[in-house]
This record gives sequence, structure tokens and C-alpha cells, in this order.
Amino acid sequence: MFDTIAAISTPRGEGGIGIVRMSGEDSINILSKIFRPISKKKVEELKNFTINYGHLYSGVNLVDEVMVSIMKGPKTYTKEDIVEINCHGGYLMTEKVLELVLSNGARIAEQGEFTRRAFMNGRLDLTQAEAVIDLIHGKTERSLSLSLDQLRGDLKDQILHLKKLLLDVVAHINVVLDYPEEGIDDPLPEGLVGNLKEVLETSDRLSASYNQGKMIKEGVKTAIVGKPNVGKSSLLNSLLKEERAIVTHIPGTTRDVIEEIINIKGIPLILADTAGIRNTDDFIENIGVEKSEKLLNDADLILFVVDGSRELSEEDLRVHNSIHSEKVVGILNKIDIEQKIDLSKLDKVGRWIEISAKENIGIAKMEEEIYSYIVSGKVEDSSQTLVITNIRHRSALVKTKEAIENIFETINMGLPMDLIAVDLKEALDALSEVTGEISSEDVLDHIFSNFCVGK
Ligand SMILES: Nc1nc2c(c(=O)[nH]1)N(C=O)[C@@H](CNc1ccc(C(=O)N[C@@H](CCC(=O)O)C(=O)O)cc1)CN2
Ligand SMILES: Nc1nc2c(ncn2[C@@H]2O[C@H](COP(=O)(O)OP(=O)(O)OP(=O)(O)O)[C@@H](O)[C@H]2O)c(=O)[nH]1
Ligand SMILES: [K+]
Repeated sequence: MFDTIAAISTPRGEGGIGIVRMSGEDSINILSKIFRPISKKKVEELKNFTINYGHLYSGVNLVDEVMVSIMKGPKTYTKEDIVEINCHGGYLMTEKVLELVLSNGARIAEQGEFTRRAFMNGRLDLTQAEAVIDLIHGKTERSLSLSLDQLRGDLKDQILHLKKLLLDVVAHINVVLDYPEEGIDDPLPEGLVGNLKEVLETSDRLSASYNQGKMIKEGVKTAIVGKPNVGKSSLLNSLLKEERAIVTHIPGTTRDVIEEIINIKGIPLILADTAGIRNTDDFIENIGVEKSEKLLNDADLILFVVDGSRELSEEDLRVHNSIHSEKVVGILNKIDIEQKIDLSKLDKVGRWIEISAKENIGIAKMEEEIYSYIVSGKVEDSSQTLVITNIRHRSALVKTKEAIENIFETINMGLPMDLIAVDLKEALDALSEVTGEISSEDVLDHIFSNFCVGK
């Protein structure tokens, strides 16, 4: 049995309500020492799955007026007894309530420890636990939707299905090994070859879906570049206009700048340091060569804007020289007025998209083109097929795929069947890593350290 943990599960700050949550076999006992229900009932007598109004006391001192939810295991979030104290929100009040439960026997929970217990106690597999954290970090509708599918168990079910297919093959091999008269040299039955093919195809497709999943989850780092006055701000505005409802401003997590996010068909484009780019006369000179190089290196996508109504200039060429051809999309702006530019020297740009940011011409088509550029045409409809968003899952699925490829090599060379046993085990172990049936403390520590406190 684990000890009883407690944490503030709502965000720090002033809010209407704050929730202090406990999980563990001592939860209800701890509550009985600090809570007086208005019903005058003893805490031990409160019914399961009820919410109870009353007051918290520290000795004779009133601490707060609260509502307390009582949930007895095993049908709870952690499968343990859970008590949730709904107190008044606010830094100090929630801290005081937390201190009260800690001084009565609970221990402060580590990050993600509630969810870790849900995993340890078998209510969630590892992919579902990871989905919980992704839900909390999710910033677009589409990433939330992927996380919800994963929380529901879609990926877990798929992985368990693949394991089942491989276990059928293992069972056959074992029979062959136990009863050699079955013939080690006989080919694997058609049906089982089919099993292996399905595992190969699915692990291949799933691991390949990671690129798309990562984009949906983390967004595409985008830099809009071009010499002054070509229309970068106007371009940005026209993109923002199209998507006004889902424009979000979130503080950057790694640097303390505000990142601007536009959303193209569910994929967030994170505009890198846009203020720096848009508000300077010559961004390369003003933000410094080093910083601009870093920005351009870090970007997943560069939108290189030129003004079609003016002749190509040295400045255009300088910006052109600083960018990487493999991730640039050209935006030819101001097509509403007479065209003078000759694009032939800008040979790093494979594709030009013609727009007028001012007159709003070609914006929808540009979004389509940017979208198909970033997903490189390999996109699948993520509402129909499973998409993975976690690099841990991808590595394990690549391992699975490679092990099955080895098996097919063995089969094609006509080698004895018992030789595939090792690769089968490797594939099965890799799949078990995804669901967490095989896991190490280190891996778990790493995963749950990304959680917030109280989750
Ligand atoms: N107040 C509160 N709100 C919350 C949570 C919470 O823990 N507390 N959640 C926390 O993330 C989420 C809801 N997730 C939950 C998932 C499972 C169970 C649970 O009790 N599951 C039981 C079935 C209960 C029943 O059958 O009635 C089980 O799976 O056995 C509860 C919450 C979001 N909202
Ligand atoms: N005719 C026409 N004018 C445009 C178009 N897009 C932008 N402009 C004009 O071009 C000028 C510069 O536009 P901005 O969007 O500020 O250009 P910028 O590249 O952000 O400029 P800097 O911030 O100086 O780098 C403004 O007067 C815009 O109205 C367009 O599609 N057609
Ligand atoms: K500008």
C-alpha cells in the first residue's frame, strides 16, 4: 500500500474555488480529524460519492467553509480512497488547507503522482496517463481531440491488438519447438504470416504518423521574413483575420516572449519572435546576425515575402541568402498592382504563392498550400486514423517494425523458424514499453515529471 498523498489540484492564484485533493487509505481518517459536516454526521458515516457541506478546523480554529467530496476506492481516479476539499480559492487559503491535511498525516504529492498511481494501480495504461498530461498542455482543438482519443484507450487497444497478433505467432513457434515432429523447417502458416504483415504495416503507419502528430501537438515554428515594406505585417494580419476565433496568445514556455500563434487547419503555426521581425526596418541588421541565424535555423517553416510590384533588390537577395531552401515557401505579395519583379534569381524558393494581403486575394489558397507543404502531402485524416504524438511511442514502434522486418528476412531466406523467436520477443517487448507493461523507474520518473502538481 502507498502512503496518503495530498496536493492543491487547481492552479495557483485567486479563483472562486480551490481544490485540495488527497489519495490513499488514510484520506478519510485524515478528513475526520479536520472536517465537521453541517449534517453533524461523523465523517466515517458519510456516504460514498457524496459531496458534503461543512467547516474545516485546525483544533478549535475555523479554517474555512468547504464542500468535501468523498470517493472510496477502487472506483476512483487512482483506485484509492480520494477526498477532495473544495475550499475558497486564493493563494493563502489553498495553502492553509493543504498544510492542514499535511499536518494531519498526508504527505505532499509529487508532480503527476495521482495519475502515476492511477497507472500503478492499473486504471490507466501508460499511453492513457500520457494523454492526461497532453490534455492539460493542449492548445488547439485538434490536439485536444487526439489526446482524448488516446485517453479513451484507442492507442492502448491498437497496441494490445498488435501484441495479440504476435502472441499467436509465439504460440505456434512454441508448439513447433516442443514437438519437433511438427517440423521446424515447415513454413509459417499463411494466417500467421498475415499477422506479421499487419503488425509491420500498422507499426510502420503509426510511427510515420508521428510527424503529423508532433505538428498538431507542438505546432510549426514559423518565421515570416522579407525586406521592409513587402507586406509582412499585412500578411500576418490576413492570416489572423481568417482565424480570428482561434488565435491564441500564450507566453512562450522556453523564453519569456509572447508568441503569436495562427492556426491553419488545426495545425498551430508559432510565429517566431514576430515582433522582432515585423517592427524593424531590417531585421537581420537590427536583431543581429547571430540571433537571426538562430531564428532561421530553429524555424520549421520560413515564409519569405517579396513585393511583386517592385524590381528585385539587393535587400531581397540578402534575405534570400540567409534562408534554408528545404523549408522555405515564397509569398509573392501585392499581385493586385502592376508586377515588376523577376523571381528567377530567388532559386532557393521552389514554390511561389501569389497573394494580395491588402486586397485579401489568394489567402485561403495560400493556407491550403502552406498546409499541404507542412504535411508534405502525406497527411492522413486524423479524425479517421490513429495518430501518435509522442516520440517515446515512435521509438518503440520503430523497434517493433525493425524486429518484424528481421523476421521477414529470416522467413525469406528459408531459415528454421525457431530463429524468429528472438525478434518476436523484441517486438513484443517494444509494444509493452508503449503501454507501460514494461517500464523502468527512470522512464516513469521522466514521464510524470512533466505533469503539474496535483494531477
Ligand atoms: N473534481 C474532479 N474533477 C475532475 C477530476 C478529478 O479527479 N476531480 N479528473 C481527474 O483527472 C478528471 C475526471 N476524470 C476522472 C476519471 C475517472 C474517475 C473515476 O472515479 N473513475 C472510476 C469510475 C467511477 C464510477 O464508476 O462512478 C473508475 O474508473 O473506476 C474520476 C474522474 C477531470 N475532472
Ligand atoms: N497594393 C498592395 N499594397 C500592400 C499589400 N500588402 C501590403 N501593402 C502595403 O505595403 C505597405 C507595407 O506593408 P506592411 O505589411 O507594413 O509591410 P512590412 O513588410 O510588414 O513592413 P516592415 O514592418 O517595414 O518590414 C503598406 O502600405 C501596405 O498597405 C498588397 O497586397 N497590395
Ligand atoms: K510593419
